[in-house]
Amino acid sequence: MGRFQPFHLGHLDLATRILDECDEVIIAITSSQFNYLEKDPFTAGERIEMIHNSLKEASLDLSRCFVVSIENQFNVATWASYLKSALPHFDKVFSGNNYVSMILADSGIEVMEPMFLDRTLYNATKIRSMIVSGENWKDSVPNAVYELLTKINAKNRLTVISKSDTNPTKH
Ligand SMILES: Nc1ncnc2c1ncn2[C@@H]1O[C@H](COP(=O)(O)OP(=O)(O)OP(=O)(O)O)[C@@H](O)[C@H]1O
Ligand SMILES: NC(=O)c1ccc[n+]([C@@H]2O[C@H](COP(=O)(O)O)[C@@H](O)[C@H]2O)c1
Repeated sequence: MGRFQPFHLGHLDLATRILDECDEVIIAITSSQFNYLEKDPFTAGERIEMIHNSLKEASLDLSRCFVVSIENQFNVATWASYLKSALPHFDKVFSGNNYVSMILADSGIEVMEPMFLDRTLYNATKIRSMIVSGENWKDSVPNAVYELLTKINAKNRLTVISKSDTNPTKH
């Protein structure tokens, strides 16, 4: 699970490795209600499209993959039980986020720490900043993500968000 803002090659590598050892993978897009914000620029629909197209392009078996979106919950302590009702049945969660691991483990959910593919290269914060600065970010994401982000003019969106006075993350 994660925000996937945007989905990058580290995420694709993790999904591929999970499918190697598990029957199915559920890719849960968290913070799905957030968009047009600095840390969350893309809509849930755009993220579903990025992920679906990337899995298809990588020839992963789509009949073993779910892509679902999850809105954040006001009550953090009951988030884990909400996940159980909102997601198809799952046996364990892969997350590299200590806060998430603590909340889920406290509710009895097994959490696995993923093996990170070169995090200095493959991390969404860095990719968002490279899109704005005009550095080469094409090689950090699946081609399907590059095409979608180019089509929706992600560079303009991220640039306008970063300069906007109405950006709530600036207040
Ligand atoms: N390079 C990577 N290799 C493997 N897994 C990764 C990598 N980067 C992130 N993940 C995992 O993917 C999931 C979703 O991560 P997330 O969307 O927060 O990515 P991120 O690149 O860390 O994003 P951001 O920089 O915006 O916080 C998390 O469980 C995280 O541990
Ligand atoms: N109460 C909640 O809805 C709740 C609690 C903990 C984490 N989350 C979300 O889980 C995600 C975890 O972040 P990473 O993308 O770093 O794995 C974030 O989107 C975060 O907002 C939501």
